[in-house]
Amino acid sequence: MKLAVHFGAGNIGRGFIGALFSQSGYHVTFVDIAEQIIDKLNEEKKYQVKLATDAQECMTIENVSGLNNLKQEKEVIEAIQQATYLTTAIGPNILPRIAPLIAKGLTERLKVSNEKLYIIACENQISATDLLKGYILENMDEETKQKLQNRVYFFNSAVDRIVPIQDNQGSLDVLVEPYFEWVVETSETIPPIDGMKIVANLAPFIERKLFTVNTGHAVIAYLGYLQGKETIDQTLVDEMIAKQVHATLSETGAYLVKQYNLDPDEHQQYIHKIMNRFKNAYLHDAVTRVGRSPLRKLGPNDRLVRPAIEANKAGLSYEHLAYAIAAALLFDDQHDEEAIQMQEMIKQHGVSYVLKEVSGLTEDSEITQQVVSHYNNLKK
Ligand SMILES: NC(=O)c1ccc[n+]([C@@H]2O[C@H](COP(=O)([O-])OP(=O)(O)OC[C@H]3O[C@@H](n4cnc5c(N)ncnc54)[C@H](O)[C@@H]3O)[C@@H](O)[C@H]2O)c1
Ligand SMILES: O=P(O)(O)OC[C@@H](O)[C@@H](O)[C@H](O)[C@H](O)CO
Repeated sequence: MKLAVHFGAGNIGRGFIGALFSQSGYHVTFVDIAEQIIDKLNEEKKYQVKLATDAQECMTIENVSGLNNLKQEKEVIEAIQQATYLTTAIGPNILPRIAPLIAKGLTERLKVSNEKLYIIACENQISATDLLKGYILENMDEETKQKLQNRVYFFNSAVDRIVPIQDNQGSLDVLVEPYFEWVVETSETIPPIDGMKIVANLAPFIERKLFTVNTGHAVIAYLGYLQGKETIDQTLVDEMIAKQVHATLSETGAYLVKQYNLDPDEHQQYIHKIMNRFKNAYLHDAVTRVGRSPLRKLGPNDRLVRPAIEANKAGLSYEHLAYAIAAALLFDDQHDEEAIQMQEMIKQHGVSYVLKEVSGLTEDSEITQQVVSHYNNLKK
């Protein structure tokens, strides 16, 4: 049986990527630091993926096991030696932390094997696999780097499936929305995985996804949080917020349609479909999950700032994006380390400073000025 090594046995790991590998006939070795999940995977050797629908259809995911990367380094290296695919879904900020171990695994593998290995980071970040590759290379000697060509391949990808935080007393089962899309950029012929879509150019796919699904999600999360709402679907019931989401997606849509020559009607349908996905009440998706890590989400290439910068450059409207950025700056969830850090930065140095340091926006930029004005109004 072929092997997929997947870093991150969390929601997307178990509920999406790991599940597709298992359903495509792979054994999936999950690598994670969460001891309880790893132990359970090894005890139970299977789990259920449940769809967030009326019927709550279930799929049993088998041929799974787990390794703890903090305690089982040798076993992880051995698994990397055997694998056909190595994937991640751990969060973009964690990629540098797992890179040294992946580099060790690749170094050992390349001493003994000519088999091809495909590495794909499944994170909400543009060029996440390129970033991971960079971190891996920083941890690899020159001799090994020379051996990578035609043996280890790095493909960027876009992943789309809403998987909320699971409220199931430590069970491995995962509730997921029925919709999913996994787009991988390559011109190679690679071992088929059911549900994986191959494209030659990922840019329109990842930007359309990140600047529609994730931008819309972020607007709902930050405005919902400010109004004391708990979940995404509950927030969207508010008509003012629903209008704000639509208006923001019209701004990102205008950029996407122009940039990638998309059909405007098809893009409207795409937005409509996504709004319906957000309304799924079975997901109970917390605004704090969707708004998590605001410093990452306010990054220059992320879902709010990048489309605002692109719209500004193209002479398009970005007023609602500026409003959403202002709302993000007010996110102060005390369970979120980045939110705490962001509020401390704002307290010490002000909003413009954060926009400069975190988002790469100069203090005198038009976007900064709009954001600051919205921020001051929202704070009232
Ligand atoms: N949940 C979604 O709806 C969704 C959808 C598409 C993409 N994503 C992306 O997938 C990635 C994972 O998101 P998630 O929602 O599954 O998060 P999650 O928190 O459920 O899962 C992350 C897992 O990574 C593990 N982890 C953390 N640090 C680690 C380390 N140093 N070594 C090994 N494992 C470590 C955690 O223990 C956890 O099990 C993120 O980049 C996210 O943006 C999420
Ligand atoms: O995972 P994040 O923190 O980048 O973003 C939060 C959500 O918007 C995200 O997880 C979506 O649910 C997902 O991207 C849908 O495909």
